[in-house]
Amino acid sequence: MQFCHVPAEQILNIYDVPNIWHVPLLLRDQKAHLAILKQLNLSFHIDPALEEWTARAELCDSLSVPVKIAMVGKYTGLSDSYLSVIKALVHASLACSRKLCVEWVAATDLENSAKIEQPAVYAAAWETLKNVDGILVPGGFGDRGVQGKILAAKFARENKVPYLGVCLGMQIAVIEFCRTVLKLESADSTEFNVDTPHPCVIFMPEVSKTHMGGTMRLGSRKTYFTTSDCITANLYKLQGHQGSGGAFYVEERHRHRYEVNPDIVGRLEAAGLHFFGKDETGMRMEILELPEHPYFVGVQFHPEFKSRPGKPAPVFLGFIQAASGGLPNAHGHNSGSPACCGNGHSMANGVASETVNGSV
Ligand SMILES: NC(=O)CC[C@H](N)C(=O)O
Repeated sequence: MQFCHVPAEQILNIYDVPNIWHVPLLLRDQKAHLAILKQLNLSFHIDPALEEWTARAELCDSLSVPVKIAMVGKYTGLSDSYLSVIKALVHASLACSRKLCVEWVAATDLENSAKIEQPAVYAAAWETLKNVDGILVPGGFGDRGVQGKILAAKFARENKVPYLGVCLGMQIAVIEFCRTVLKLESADSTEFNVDTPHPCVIFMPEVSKTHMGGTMRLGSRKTYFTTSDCITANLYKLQGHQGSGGAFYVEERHRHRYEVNPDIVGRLEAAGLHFFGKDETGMRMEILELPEHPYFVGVQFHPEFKSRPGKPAPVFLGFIQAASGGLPNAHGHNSGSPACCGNGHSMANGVASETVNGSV
């Protein structure tokens, strides 16, 4: 039988499913793989090994304990802007058996200027931030919202709320620490203030200052751990990364023009902010941790780009574990009690919080 010259066995009924992990199962159940093999004249016939996908789809359907994460960014109305970060959070939340609730917080709403101009919006943004289990500051460019991101990092550091700073989010953590702890009140990145007397994040010296095109440090680069016994090293070890004596490195993807000023690293470390991951020269900071904090991690790279279903990015996994009430331990098990974080339907600055595990 044919419909419009399409054989019946090549017509698939693609209906709505509860989460994205069901899609391969839906295709398998309707023998899509056999139709494709036939069309391509391929004769081999191996049953698709979808046990892991089935387990993930079912787990996702059954999740009820939420983990509430604030995304403090610039494009909070455009969640696709941070799609890989959201996916990495989903992968990590599934691994921790938590239902991910993302609370979007527009960084500018946290700033003092919002307090005067839009007091209700300001109050709502802070109310949201104070009621999450973890705070994430993602990558970004340009100075809009930077003050708000610094305030979010300060709140996370001082209140021991799990914090993950990705790329710009790591640089923000450094600026905040310089301003508050080192008392360098005008410390800044030269991306936002070229004339700052305390440039704690600087343009990478080997990159041309006059050419904007092709000046980014991009792609896969090695990060060497300075110790194999810190939170992030232990998280990578859980995924089979090994090494010691200066040979313990991981490869992650990059996309930045600025870096932590190596001249200020000594003062930061003396005050308790440690850089446990550096590039091969030892001069470029890649991973920061605050050992006195349950989980305060910044990475210059973008771990979200290598996160996969069933293989969450280690620093995202640690972040969600910490936000779920348990610190990562040597076996990667969550030892704490589940975090309680409301009903997942609250509004943040007019943007409804989203429950996003596996959503398309
Ligand atoms: N991807 C990013 O977050 C970039 C951070 C910062 N704007 C830099 O260029 O270094």
